[in-house]
Amino acid sequence: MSRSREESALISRLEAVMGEFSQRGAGLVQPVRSVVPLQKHGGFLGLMPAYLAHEDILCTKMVAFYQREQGSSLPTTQATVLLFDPVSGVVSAVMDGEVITARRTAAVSAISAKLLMPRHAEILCLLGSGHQAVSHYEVFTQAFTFKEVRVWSRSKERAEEFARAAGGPVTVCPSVKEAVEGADVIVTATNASEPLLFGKWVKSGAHVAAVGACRPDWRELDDDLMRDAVVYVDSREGAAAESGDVILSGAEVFAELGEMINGSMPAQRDKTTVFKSLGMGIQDAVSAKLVYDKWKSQQ
Ligand SMILES: NC(=O)C1=CN([C@@H]2O[C@H](COP(=O)(O)OP(=O)(O)OC[C@H]3O[C@@H](n4cnc5c(N)ncnc54)[C@H](O)[C@@H]3O)[C@@H](O)[C@H]2O)C=CC1
Ligand SMILES: O=C([O-])C1=[NH+]CCC1
Repeated sequence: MSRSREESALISRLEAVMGEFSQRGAGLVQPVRSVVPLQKHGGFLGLMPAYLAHEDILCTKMVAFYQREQGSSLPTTQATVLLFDPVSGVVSAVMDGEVITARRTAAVSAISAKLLMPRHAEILCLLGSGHQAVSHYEVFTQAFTFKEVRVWSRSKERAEEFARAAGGPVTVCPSVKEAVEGADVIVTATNASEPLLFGKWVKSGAHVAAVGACRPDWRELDDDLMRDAVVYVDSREGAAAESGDVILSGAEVFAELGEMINGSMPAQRDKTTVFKSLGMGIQDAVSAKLVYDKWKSQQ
């Protein structure tokens, strides 16, 4: 299967499961991520189990994420995914979760952009130049056509490396402000714990896919942006427990991504929108199953 067909298959599986999740039916079990703080080391270990009864997928991901010192060579996010045979409880596969995490997160953001970005979006802006920025670049430029792609990173060298490695032209911007001004779609994929994207810089009607700041006291977006935008989340319970951008701004969550997908809430494409992504076990479960089924078919 070609990369773009794999990406489309992943996107349609994610759309289906997110839509189903937002109906809160009995066929889908996914508690809010439980997180063990590793205060001594500036890190967290998250446990993300999920059971999808219709497809009989039982899965859990364990993800460790850290706020590293600038210049550290250690990865900030590491994950392992376990798939089980739900009949017996036997583990059927242990998978590295890095690629799964990177690609499913970008694919979910692309679903939000498909529904919420301005109709004739021309400029994509990426804040951050790490793993998520790379996967978002790849998925977004495959799924949509932009006239310009911009990147900002707190390390100019890293941003330049990112631009060199990208499969097409990317403009390196010297500041967040210059990167985001006039952008139609903005992806925030940083390890910041203080706001770096300010509403006053964001074009009216733009769509922001906010991927970082996955702790209740971490921020990427300022209060103005959170309060002025229509806010969508992957899970209301997850956002209420884990999103500093939602909790500390006091912003109202308008809808879940899945509610837009299943038609129970509208996509307010003409307004400035934020999709606050935190990541969900069901996303890992359907992604891991796609990988496993492909591997099985090749045995
Ligand atoms: N929503 C979701 O489903 C997921 C979210 N994440 C989150 O996405 C974010 C990015 O993850 P990765 O790309 O894997 O990390 P990474 O370490 O590969 O890249 C992080 C980027 O953030 C930048 N950065 C670090 N501290 C910063 C600061 N204080 N201000 C501005 N920029 C800063 C780095 O220079 C780098 O460009 C993390 O917060 C991670 O926890 C990760 C996986 C899934
Ligand atoms: O969903 C995920 O894997 C993560 N969300 C925040 C850090 C890792």
